[in-house]
Amino acid sequence: MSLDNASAVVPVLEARGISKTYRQGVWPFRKRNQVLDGVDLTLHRGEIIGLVGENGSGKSTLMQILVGELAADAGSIDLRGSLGYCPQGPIVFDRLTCDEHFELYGVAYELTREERVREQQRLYDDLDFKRYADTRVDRLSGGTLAKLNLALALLADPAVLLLDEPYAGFDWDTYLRFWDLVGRRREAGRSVLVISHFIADEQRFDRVVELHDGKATEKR
Ligand SMILES: Nc1ncnc2c1ncn2[C@@H]1O[C@H](COP(=O)(O)OP(=O)(O)OP(=O)(O)O)[C@@H](O)[C@H]1O
Repeated sequence: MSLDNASAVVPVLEARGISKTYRQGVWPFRKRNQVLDGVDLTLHRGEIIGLVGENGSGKSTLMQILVGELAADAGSIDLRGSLGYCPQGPIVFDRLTCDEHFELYGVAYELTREERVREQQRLYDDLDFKRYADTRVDRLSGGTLAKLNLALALLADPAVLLLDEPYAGFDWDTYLRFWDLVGRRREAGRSVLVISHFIADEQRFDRVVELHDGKATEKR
């Protein structure tokens, strides 16, 4: 087996039998909504996977479970390496600037100042938003806020990157920059799981996993 083939089969994230039921109300009016019913998902090194499914099929729920934000009712998750997460709603502080966010996240990720500044400059260039470095987050447009959200998830160069609809609000140029960036991550052996609603994106993924009736199936 060549090195490339060997690395391609190394799982970096393995989720097995993930189940989740949301419960609302109190007896006798209690409602149950089983969203995930034994979902299996494996992400290999250097693989870009699209997670698709109709509205309400459980994509965000699964991603929140994978990052540990939400507890599953059953199942196991095995993660090898670091994890980056870009949620649908950015986790930012209104009064801080973009630069200040990078500084804060750099400390949280335990990067040295040099490492953080190098990555920060690269991400400003890759996503083309350096001119907003000193702008407070509550004064950014929705698209620029989405760029910052994505950049913060990438700052520590995670082995596995989970993105919940990252390009809602991106203009065409940014959308293409996003896919360039994802392509470079694939080449570097990093893995990305992207929740997507765009049929047109499906050929950009190595594999597409569809959630339906609580189960995950491979689309092609
Ligand atoms: N905190 C919650 N409490 C109760 N029910 C919830 C909660 N979060 C999500 N749900 C329900 O779980 C189901 C799956 O929601 P989820 O957001 O995971 O779907 P999705 O596939 O990401 O949807 P979309 O494509 O619309 O973003 C929906 O029926 C939703 O109403």
